[in-house]
Amino acid sequence: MSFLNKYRKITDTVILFLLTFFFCYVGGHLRLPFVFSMFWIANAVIAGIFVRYPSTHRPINYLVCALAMFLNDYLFSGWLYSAILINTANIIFIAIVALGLKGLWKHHSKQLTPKQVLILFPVCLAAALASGIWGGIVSTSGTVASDIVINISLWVSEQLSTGLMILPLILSFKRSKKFEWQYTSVLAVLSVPVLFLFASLIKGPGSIVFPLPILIWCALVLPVFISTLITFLVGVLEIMMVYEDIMSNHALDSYPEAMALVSIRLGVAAMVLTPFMVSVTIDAITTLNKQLEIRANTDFLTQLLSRAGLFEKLSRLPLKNGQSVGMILFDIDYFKSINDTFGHQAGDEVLSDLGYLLRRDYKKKFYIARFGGEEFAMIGLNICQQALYEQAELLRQRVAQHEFSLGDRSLSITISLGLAMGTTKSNEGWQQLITRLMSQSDTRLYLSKAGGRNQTTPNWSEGSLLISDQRQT
Ligand SMILES: Nc1nc2c(ncn2[C@@H]2O[C@H](COP(=O)(O)OP(=O)(O)OP(=O)(O)O)[C@@H](O)[C@H]2O)c(=O)[nH]1
Repeated sequence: MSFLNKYRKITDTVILFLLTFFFCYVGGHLRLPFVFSMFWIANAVIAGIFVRYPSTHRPINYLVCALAMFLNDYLFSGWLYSAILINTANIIFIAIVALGLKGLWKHHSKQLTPKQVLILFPVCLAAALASGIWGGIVSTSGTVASDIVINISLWVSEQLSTGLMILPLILSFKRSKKFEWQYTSVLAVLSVPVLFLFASLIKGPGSIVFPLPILIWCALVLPVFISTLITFLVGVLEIMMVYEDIMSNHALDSYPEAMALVSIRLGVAAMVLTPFMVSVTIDAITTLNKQLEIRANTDFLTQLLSRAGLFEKLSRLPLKNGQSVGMILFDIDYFKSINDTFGHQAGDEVLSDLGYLLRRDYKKKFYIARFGGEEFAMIGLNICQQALYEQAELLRQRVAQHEFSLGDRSLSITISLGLAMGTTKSNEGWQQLITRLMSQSDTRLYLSKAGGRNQTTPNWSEGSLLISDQRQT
């Protein structure tokens, strides 16, 4: 929610006032035959905003939200003194959630963690109990104990279920990463109404958990926010369907039966957290796997591919028969003397700077890897001999002209290169092809070194024939 900007505090306060007023208005119009609302979402929404955008969590905003609640009750229900007492319960809920989750849900982090989800339940329960006990007592007109118990139960169950449905939605909003719809994700979403149809046909107490497997499926294949949104809609629909007698046969509009509504709400509250937990856990595992993969396949110093990373990357590409593949293998000349003269740290800086140069100028045309020490390999696909040679020569000249900065001084280096061209053969995979090209380019690299360094030696003769391929045939 970019409109909640920490530099625009007055605007934020106005927005919070309007949001509170709006959601109280909606809640007020969802009142059951008895005094309570079917869904009172204002508290969870405001608490969620306070947690998600900590700059809005200020005493003045509590006051403004309370004012909006009071004004709504005064205007639409004609309450005055009782509005102050009842809305204190709402502020209690908001305060406990906001303080209980404070600092645990970072605004900028894209990643939610299972620990954050675990803390959500006890905090919501504490907030619902505290606000429900207060709200249940002050909203009971007589002193009949059973009325107070029912009112407290209705209040607690409503706040708990609404809190557990709304808070995940706000807390996961705009955190989703890049996502592409696949047929499994579409199928999962389409299965939700089918399950509802099934539940409305079978009915009975068990029908409330019918959607759970589908919600878990959604949690596995959809981004956290979308899966949470579906869970929220399912939870709301279930409560509505039970209330409207579509899913169960309770007459919920009289007092004793109201406990059935309490039961359904608690059931929904217990159910909605499971898909959220699955979704966040899967998301965290996927992110961790990606990070591990990047670490395993990337050379830390140069930010180029590691040798394993190069094979991994190539192995994902289809290898067509007869495709031409070129390899540039090169090595920094007299690198040991750089380490000996300027220190190992200076050597590292040269390698890192070289990595930057390679990524900047050659990443689009080649797969570039640091093979170890000061040796690098570049693989070009569908490239001809001449282009490979030109690119290698250009690289050699660029490196020779580049000034590698070492603190307040600079240094020039040269590289020696060995080139190999090959065509893919049937029954040969990337592993064999690269190994073949490596051994050929390594021999040429050795020739470049022996020939005086700072030069390029290809594995073909002037007449453009592939020397090694010729030898093999
Ligand atoms: N700073 C630094 N040095 C490294 C790293 N990896 C390998 N080296 C050093 O690179 C040097 C390579 O030395 P040599 O194999 O003798 O090659 P050279 O001095 O470049 O000589 P020629 O290749 O024959 O031109 C060794 O001193 C290694 O310690 C690294 O990650 N950082």
